[in-house]
Amino acid sequence: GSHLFSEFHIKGVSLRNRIVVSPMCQYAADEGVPNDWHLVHLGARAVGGAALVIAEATAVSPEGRNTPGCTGLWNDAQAEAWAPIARFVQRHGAVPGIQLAHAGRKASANRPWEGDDHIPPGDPRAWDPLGPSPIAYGANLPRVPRAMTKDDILRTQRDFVAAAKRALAAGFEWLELHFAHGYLAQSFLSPVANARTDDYGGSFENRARFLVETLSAVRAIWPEKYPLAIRLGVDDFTKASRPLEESIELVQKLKDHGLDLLDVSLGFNTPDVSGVPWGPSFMAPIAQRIKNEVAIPTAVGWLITEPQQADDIVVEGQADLVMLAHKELDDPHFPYHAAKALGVANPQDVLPPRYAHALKER
Ligand SMILES: CC(=O)[C@H]1CCCN(Cc2ccccc2)C1
Repeated sequence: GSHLFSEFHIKGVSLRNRIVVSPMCQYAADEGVPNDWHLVHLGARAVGGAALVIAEATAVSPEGRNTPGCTGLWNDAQAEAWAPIARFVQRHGAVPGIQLAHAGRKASANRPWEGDDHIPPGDPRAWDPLGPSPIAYGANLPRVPRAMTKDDILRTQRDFVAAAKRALAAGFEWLELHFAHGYLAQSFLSPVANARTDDYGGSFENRARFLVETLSAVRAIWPEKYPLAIRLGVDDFTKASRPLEESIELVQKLKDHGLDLLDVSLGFNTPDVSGVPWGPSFMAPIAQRIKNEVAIPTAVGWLITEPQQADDIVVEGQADLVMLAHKELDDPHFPYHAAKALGVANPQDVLPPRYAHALKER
């Protein structure tokens, strides 16, 4: 059966194994333009043997960035700067992917090591966060967002479509829309963040509308041969959160609108994370439930650090792909080390020939 080092075929794309470099913000861009940092950061992990390397949450508009250092695909100069990065990843055997994002009411913040908090409104680096309603996230991100008008919603959906077209032009072959972590799309779905009284708020259908419309609009222009995924916060693990059942209903609806794979994550719509059942692979059982009930391929991350852990998730059918973030920062050659740990024959062949030859066990 499937295991960590079995291939995975989805739409017109083949992954050499089940190890994915999860999108990780680098906060290293100027005006959203990626640079040598992003080339080396992402390139090294393609060389290290991952099957899919997904570039960080990349904003579809300037105000959609988390911080001033985040990347973008809101203009052609950014798309041109992404092209050599996508090409290098592809040339070294990994599928180049990118996550398109809008941070919503969490936008206009400092980098994590520089405060991880909203930049004060008077600061020239700050901008006005947008959201479904004038309801602040709270804690380190207390600014009250401007409630989006219907025009703001339509513009933002067009921004997602335009950014997806630029991602295609830049050479990306895998697209993930960021519908998780309390950012814009997730906040439309959440009753604690969305108090709208128009057709984007209230009922489940209305709260899901922004997500369904945006996915459908991107699907219409994203080639059928390339996978279109979303990262969705399927639970907040709080009393006020929507139950997992509602999220499963949403995934079914999104599948009907062309979703190819679900990357399972958390909602993070409130600072209260006391109910989150943290632990190794803690989201894997939830991914399995969605995979089975919706019959859709899934990817899952969160606290996956050991080869056996990653292999178990695939062998047990909990998810098709394993998303590694911090572990890939700790060890860009994790796929090679995991191949050795799991007893894969010729583990060095996970790496490019020029490395493999040198590392072949004498
Ligand atoms: C853009 C994104 O999803 C990143 C931003 C940096 C922190 N990442 C991980 C994280 C998610 C939710 C709460 C705390 C930490 C998520």
